[in-house]
Amino acid sequence: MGSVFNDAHHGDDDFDEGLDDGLDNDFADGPDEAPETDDPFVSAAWRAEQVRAMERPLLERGVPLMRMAATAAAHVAQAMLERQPDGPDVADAHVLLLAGAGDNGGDGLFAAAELADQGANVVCAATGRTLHAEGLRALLDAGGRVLALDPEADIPGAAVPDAQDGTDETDGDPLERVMDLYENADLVIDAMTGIGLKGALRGIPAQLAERIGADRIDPRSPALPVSEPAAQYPMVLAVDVPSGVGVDDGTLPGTYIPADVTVSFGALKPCALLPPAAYACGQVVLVDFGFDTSRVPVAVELVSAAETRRHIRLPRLADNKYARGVVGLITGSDAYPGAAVLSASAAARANAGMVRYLGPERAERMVLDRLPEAVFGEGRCQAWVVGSGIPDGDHADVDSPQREAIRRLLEPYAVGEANWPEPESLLNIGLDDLPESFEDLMAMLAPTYEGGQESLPPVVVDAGALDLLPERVPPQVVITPHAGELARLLRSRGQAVDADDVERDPLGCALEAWRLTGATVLLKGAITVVVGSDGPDKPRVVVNGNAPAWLSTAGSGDVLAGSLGALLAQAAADEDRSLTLKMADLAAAGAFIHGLAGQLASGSGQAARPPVVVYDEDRDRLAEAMAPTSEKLRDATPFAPIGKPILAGDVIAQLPNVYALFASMNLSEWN
Ligand SMILES: NC(=O)C1=CN([C@@H]2O[C@H](COP(=O)(O)OP(=O)(O)OC[C@H]3O[C@@H](n4cnc5c(N)ncnc54)[C@H](OP(=O)(O)O)[C@@H]3O)[C@@H](O)[C@H]2O)[C@@H](O)CC1
Ligand SMILES: Nc1ncnc2c1ncn2[C@@H]1O[C@H](COP(=O)(O)OP(=O)(O)O)[C@@H](O)[C@H]1O
Ligand SMILES: [K+]
Repeated sequence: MGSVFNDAHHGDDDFDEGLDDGLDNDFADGPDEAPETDDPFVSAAWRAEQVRAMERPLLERGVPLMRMAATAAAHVAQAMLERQPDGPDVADAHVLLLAGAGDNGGDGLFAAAELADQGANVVCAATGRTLHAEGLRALLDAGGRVLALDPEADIPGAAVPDAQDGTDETDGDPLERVMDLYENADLVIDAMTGIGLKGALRGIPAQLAERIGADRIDPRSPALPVSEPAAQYPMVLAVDVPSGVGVDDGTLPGTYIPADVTVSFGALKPCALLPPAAYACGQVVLVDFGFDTSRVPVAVELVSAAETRRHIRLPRLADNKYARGVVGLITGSDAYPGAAVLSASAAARANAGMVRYLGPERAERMVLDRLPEAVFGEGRCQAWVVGSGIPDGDHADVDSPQREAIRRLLEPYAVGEANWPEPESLLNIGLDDLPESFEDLMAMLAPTYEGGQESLPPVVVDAGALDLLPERVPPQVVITPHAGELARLLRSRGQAVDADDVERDPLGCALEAWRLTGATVLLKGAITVVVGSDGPDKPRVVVNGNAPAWLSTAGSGDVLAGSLGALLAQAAADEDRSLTLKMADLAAAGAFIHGLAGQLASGSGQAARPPVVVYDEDRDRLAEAMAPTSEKLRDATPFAPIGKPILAGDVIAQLPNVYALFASMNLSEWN
């Protein structure tokens, strides 16, 4: 998304100014360059076994994949050294290679041999009992040295540490020796394990990862603009994947070595996209081997600008406000009236034709004050947003009229004959007890029942409404929990998980929630994970990683809920109303829009998941592609590229600018 920044207006207009400033900035002329186009290659990931299946036909044809991988890794290593302002030339660089016994180690050996050929001082620490034989020979021939860490190792040409022999340079604890080398290295190449990793690291690789990893993980360090040169030496280049990360599920099952750059071969693996492993990958450089991916189902997808654009509905010649999509909101409460303003304003500024609000009088007044366009009367909605800013059952009067209204709104979504209310009975349930506006609500819903559950409008179930979700619902129900809320939802369905468990395995927990509820699950975080339905019992996993850390600010989730509601209303307003199989992509597109608004508001080049760089054989072009975002941004923004603090209202004010960016993309591609 670098190109977005080149054109972005990073004005500091606050929310109120944003209400009437319209497009008084350089968006009015449209960006010179549209956001990135679709490239499934950089936005899709496949599991280890799928990658092996894709590489097989090439290996059978004799394509030298390992040599290609190694050369790419060596070029990336050079680019890393060269981009350090005071870094050494390759010829003067000290390189420590950590190599395992498998092909990942083989890649590392050939890559290190290329660096040694150029004069680099290379020491390979062998973590297994053997090394890839040809790779070893190549490194030794190029002048590299090899240190075997395992006393049982059988590696010709390697020095074997011997605690008894005080005269050998390799004496003492071999791990200490590696740590000495580590501390004096300019670059570490991590080739201990690749896609062949089974479970958590054990043995010598685990011990090394514990020492080196602990040295490098500091959650207190600030979130920097993407691809910023490493703050600490040595830099780490991971070969294919950082050793120790859960390749297929994105977990961190044990010790691991976080990388500054990961050079990924053939195709992305899920760990490059999924939290928390993706945070350990740093900048990902993807090497294209020309795999035929067409017949291999994608395991995890990263939502792109181009994909998001497809879900946006531009105003049409014959439109009226209803045709453009009406969003209904049951949000905000006496305890949190601000959430009503934020969610309703976000919906209104995100290309909806109209916003209907239902809530307590005080919140209603506040919505009117800030959003005179909102309506409160009877009528139909193409999408609903419920629960933001409403206390859940543990913290609220369970019989509050709002919770009651949400419960009834959600009732028809309950999957299963027994739960499916007759339209008649639904219109007659205890309406006398409800305020008039809720009677209106029932009337609004009535027409939608005629087409059955399929035709019920999409609904975003957020925050305090999550505990009102029926046991099972159809996919057009999107739940938007953060880790703590997802843990609570899973506990209510008999799973013993807490928020930490969800943060440790976001994909696993989101999948579980999808399996148990049928809802499309949008799990919020620095990287947002969406699981929806891709056919019967078939999940579709889409992630978004464009959000800057500045976006973690109070009310940010309310903004997401409102703007996602507007996106769903646009989609539902189209004639083609079968959204079932599109819901995961729609929800992820909503997160993308939210993240991009956060980027524009904060003027930040930081993102949880930096854009993937496609490897280029041309060394200058590769270096340019890998250049820090701060360099690319320096002339494009009046702010330091790290950005500035923002409020939820600032994000809302940028939503129209996000839509302007999308609207200026190639119009012929609009459907
Ligand atoms: N994609 C592509 O197109 C191409 C892929 N290529 C490359 O091949 C790589 C895959 O190579 P691979 O199959 O040899 O497995 P790999 O990752 O080296 O792991 C095996 C080693 O790890 C060890 N080990 C395992 N689990 C462990 C644990 N828990 N804790 C500790 N150790 C553990 C295991 O030890 P063992 O279990 O045998 O004791 C063995 O030594 C791939 O990632 C890519 O780099 C390119 O060369 C060509 C193109
Ligand atoms: N570190 C982070 N980096 C980027 N985005 C984040 C980060 N942490 C949270 N977010 C995003 O900020 C929003 C927070 O939502 P939520 O937790 O519901 O906050 P609130 O309840 O205050 O509105 C979500 O969209 C989430 O994806
Ligand atoms: K590795």
